[in-house]
This record gives sequence, structure tokens and C-alpha cells, in this order.
Amino acid sequence: MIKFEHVSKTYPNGVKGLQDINLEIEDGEFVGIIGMSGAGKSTFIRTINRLNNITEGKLTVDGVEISNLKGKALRRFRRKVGMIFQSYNLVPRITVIRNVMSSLVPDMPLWRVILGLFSKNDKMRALEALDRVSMLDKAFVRTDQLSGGQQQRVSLARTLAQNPSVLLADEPVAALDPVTAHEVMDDFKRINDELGQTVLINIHHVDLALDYAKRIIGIRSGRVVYDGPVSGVTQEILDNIYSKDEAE
Ligand SMILES: Nc1ncnc2c1ncn2[C@@H]1O[C@H](COP(=O)(O)OP(=O)(O)OP(=O)(O)O)[C@@H](O)[C@H]1O
Repeated sequence: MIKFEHVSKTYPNGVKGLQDINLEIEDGEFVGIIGMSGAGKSTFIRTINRLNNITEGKLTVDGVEISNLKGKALRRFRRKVGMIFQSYNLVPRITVIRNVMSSLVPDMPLWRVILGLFSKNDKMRALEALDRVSMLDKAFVRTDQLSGGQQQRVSLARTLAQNPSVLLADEPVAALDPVTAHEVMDDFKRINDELGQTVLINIHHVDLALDYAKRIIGIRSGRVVYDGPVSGVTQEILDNIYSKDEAE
């Protein structure tokens, strides 16, 4: 379970990214985070795996207060909480399978990753993860030969191979055409249904969020202004999430 208790994040320049967030996310939930550009969606997601440090409050994942994690414990924690980015973050000039296997060896020197010194077990795990996102046939293709949607699936497979219990995705389909965006969202849904991993997705497109998520968190100016089931999201609630604060 992920638990926010009075969590705030103020950036060093004084911008308040998050303000007094209080909520719980149970294991296996599928949550869509929506809000205007600059509302704090990325900040919210990134606090969960400590890409952003919170400045106030308490954030616990499975009972562990993550602000206290350091070194090896932090690296281990980050494997449990996988992250997928809009820009895929893959190494373009190596094969798909090597990209996926790179997630298995966070403690290995980069040169070993580049040279591909992986065990048979690593290869099997990577192939299984690629199979989950229907990319098995591309395992030995050079990554930069794939389309954007295919690269995002590889990125998802790379995260899956590390067997996380939580998947965080920061605008994973923002760069994709609508058809491909649906395909990638279908992957997230299948993974959530079949593997029971918690999925939290920041999403620009409200329609996609409402189609796929079960719970919606609406953020405006760093504050949660809606938190509830998709069925409870009315036009009035959307207008509120997508309105500017008077102070702005
Ligand atoms: N590193 C940073 N330093 C200072 N301010 C930041 C930093 N990162 C984000 N912010 C500010 O924090 C606020 C929230 O930004 P955030 O990126 O979380 O919003 P977002 O909802 O994800 O927006 P978008 O949809 O455009 O990515 C914005 O005002 C932004 O300018």
C-alpha cells in the first residue's frame, strides 16, 4: 500500500509542487492521475519512487517510510516500484532484449551490460516480459528500428522484467498516435488484471484515463481536488480539475 500523509513538495525555487496530499492506494489498483499542465502530476508520481524528495509529511510504501531509504535499500526499493517515461529511455543502438535485461542488473557495471554478459535465467525473464507485451518477435531487433509504440512496449517490458509490485508511468502515451496509445494502455490494463500490479498513470488525455483507470485522482495547483471512482467523474468535476486557481 502507498500512503500519503500530509505530503507536500516545495521545489528549491519556492514553487509548491504538491500541497498537503492525504490518500492511500491499495495493492492492485489502477489509478489515472489527471490535471492541467503544471498541476503537479509528475511531481506526485515521482515522489513515490523518490525521484523527487518530499519536503513535508510522510510517504510510506508497504509500511516503509521512503524518505529514510538510502544506498542499497533505495536501489532495491526502486526495483519494486518500476517507472515508465514518455520518452522510453532505451539505449537505441542495442537489441531489444539487451535493453530489457539491463533492468535486471542495476548493480552491474555498465560495460558488462553493454557487452551483454547475462545469464540464461536473465534472458528467460526478459523474453517472458517481452511476451507479456506481444514483443517477443522483436527481441533480437535493434531498438532504434522500432516504432514509438513498440519502443514504449519494450520500455514496459524492461520494467516488468524487474518484477515490480508498483508501476508508475509518467505520460506513457503522450507521444503516440491514438490507436497506438490504446494498444499501450491495453498492455497496462492486461498487466494490472493478470499480474495484479498496482498501476499509477499520469495522463494528459482525459478520455483515456476514464476508459482505463478504475480510480481517478484529479490534481490542481498541487492539491488533490478529486479522488474517487471513474463512475463519479462528472463534467462539473472535470471543469473543476481543469480550471485555474484564482490565485494564479
Ligand atoms: N525541478 C523543478 N524545479 C522547480 N519547479 C518545478 C520543478 N519541476 C516541476 N516544477 C514546477 O512544479 C509544478 C508542477 O510540475 P509538474 O511537472 O509536476 O506538473 P505536471 O502536472 O506533471 O505538468 P505536465 O503535464 O506539463 O508535465 C509546476 O509549476 C512546475 O513548473
